[in-house]
Amino acid sequence: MPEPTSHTPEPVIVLRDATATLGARPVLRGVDLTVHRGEVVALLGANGSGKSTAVRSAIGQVPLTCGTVELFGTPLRRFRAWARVGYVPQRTTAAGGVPATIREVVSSGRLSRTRLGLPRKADRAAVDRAIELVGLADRARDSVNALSGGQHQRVLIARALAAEPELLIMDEPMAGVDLASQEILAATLREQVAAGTTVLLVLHELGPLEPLIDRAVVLRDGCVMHDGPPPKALGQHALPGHDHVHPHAASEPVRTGLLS
Ligand SMILES: Nc1ncnc2c1ncn2[C@@H]1O[C@H](COP(=O)(O)OP(=O)(O)OP(=O)(O)O)[C@@H](O)[C@H]1O
Repeated sequence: MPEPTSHTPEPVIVLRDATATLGARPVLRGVDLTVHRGEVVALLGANGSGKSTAVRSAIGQVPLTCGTVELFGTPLRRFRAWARVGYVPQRTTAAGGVPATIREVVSSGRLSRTRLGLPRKADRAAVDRAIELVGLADRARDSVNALSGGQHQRVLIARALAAEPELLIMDEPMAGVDLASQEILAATLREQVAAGTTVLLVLHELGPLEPLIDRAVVLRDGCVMHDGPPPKALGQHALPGHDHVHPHAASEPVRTGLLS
């Protein structure tokens, strides 16, 4: 685990002028996004604004037509330290119909750290800990096909955590997740953040994760329209009667015009 630092931390993700086209459609149009070590950054925006594409381009799943990506200070084309990165994709199931147990799926997330493919004691302990963190220790031997959507999501997060990543990228981790699972996920994330993990989250609304978010980047039509304190129009601040002042917020509320 990385150690929290008091001085300006180094950048873990840097997207510069990221431009991507899917089909004939420009989806990212010159996105600049930096996430520093230890930061928790929420990537927000309306449907189709390019959030998933931005995080997928950060890990090389979507090629850029222009611009650059660096992870941990290394240009993406030379980056090989994938064990340092945990990625939870959007809306997938843990098994895809394969009759695997929770433990088997979570163990697959440890492969990037397993020497010669043979799990050692430390690898087994990391897998156990990841399963425990998401509250599924008593179900470890169950088939993932028997899980609810929220439990699937917890398995996918445990799979990402099994490698003990320094950077966690999650695409809408709360989407379609029941309240009990949401609370477990928020607690899991809180623990990771306290240990110094850097987090980039795609979110539709801040919801229960709001207290953890240091900074919000809002996309609209593939462009960054806000980079700073979480917009007041999103998350719990949007609720009627909510008069809490966000600790990171500037004296003036941020007016993004989005979802407000
Ligand atoms: N494989 C693809 N081929 C063509 N267009 C695509 C493809 N994937 C995404 N798009 C389009 O790119 C745009 C951005 O998609 P993206 O998934 O990045 O948005 P998003 O902000 O994550 O949206 P959502 O909140 O709905 O998940 C959308 O208009 C989408 O329809």
